[in-house]
Amino acid sequence: MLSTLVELDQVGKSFASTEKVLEGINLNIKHREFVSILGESGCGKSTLLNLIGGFETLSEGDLSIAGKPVRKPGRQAIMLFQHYNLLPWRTVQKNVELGLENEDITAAEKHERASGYIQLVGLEKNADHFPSQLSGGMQQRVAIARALAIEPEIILMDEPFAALDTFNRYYLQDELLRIQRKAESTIVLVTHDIDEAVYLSDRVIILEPNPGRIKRSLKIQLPKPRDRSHDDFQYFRKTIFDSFQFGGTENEPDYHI
Ligand SMILES: Nc1ncnc2c1ncn2[C@@H]1O[C@H](COP(=O)(O)OP(=O)(O)OP(=O)(O)O)[C@@H](O)[C@H]1O
Repeated sequence: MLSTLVELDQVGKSFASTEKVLEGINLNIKHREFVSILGESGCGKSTLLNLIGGFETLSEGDLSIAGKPVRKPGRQAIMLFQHYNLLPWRTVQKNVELGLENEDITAAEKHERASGYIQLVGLEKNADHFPSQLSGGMQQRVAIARALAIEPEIILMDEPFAALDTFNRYYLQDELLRIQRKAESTIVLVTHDIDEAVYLSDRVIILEPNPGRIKRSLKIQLPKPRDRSHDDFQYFRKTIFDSFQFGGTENEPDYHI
């Protein structure tokens, strides 16, 4: 039985300039769980991720990671974006070491730890390359290695593969599952892609808007790696799609929201 890592209890968020963005969010995330958050644009997905990361402050409720209240950004949670935010003048090795700058370890230890994670994401042959010499998918793997090197409790991902073409996206989804298994990471992913959510997640959280609340929490107990063409996979895709209640169209849905 996996233990709870992240606990959100009646979490709410308002910005000075807006109505309530999130209300009454109750969510527990377990160690090594892969949770995706889906919901229409503006329903508060990124805000929820930012709260978990400590980048925004709570307006209501409680939020803790590993039993400690989250009040500011820190090593407990690292955010990965669609834009990789690599420094172009630093090599892969030096970009991964960047996350370790505030750690109280020697230069040799930094190098060693970074090298280990570069190897984990399969880029050991590219350690001396600069970001401009890498494909988008490879750059995202560097960003993943940099996040892993910090050894956070949880990795938060805000549409990390949205800028990639389908082939690279599928490849990186597989890589992410492999890396997650090896590094035993806990991941929360915001995505607009229902297929991606079903492929990767142990649980899918569907938010509804105005204010953002949890509409549905769906466990996906299919073994990984998953077969996108399997009936079980299609069942979950359809269940999620139906919960958005789009309806009213004869067109084949593309399962993006
Ligand atoms: N810093 C902020 N100040 C004021 N309003 C904000 C801020 N951040 C987000 N909002 C508002 O909160 C609401 C939810 O935004 P958020 O980015 O969390 O939604 P989202 O579901 O991630 O949207 P999308 O799918 O389009 O990225 C929006 O109305 C947005 O304008």
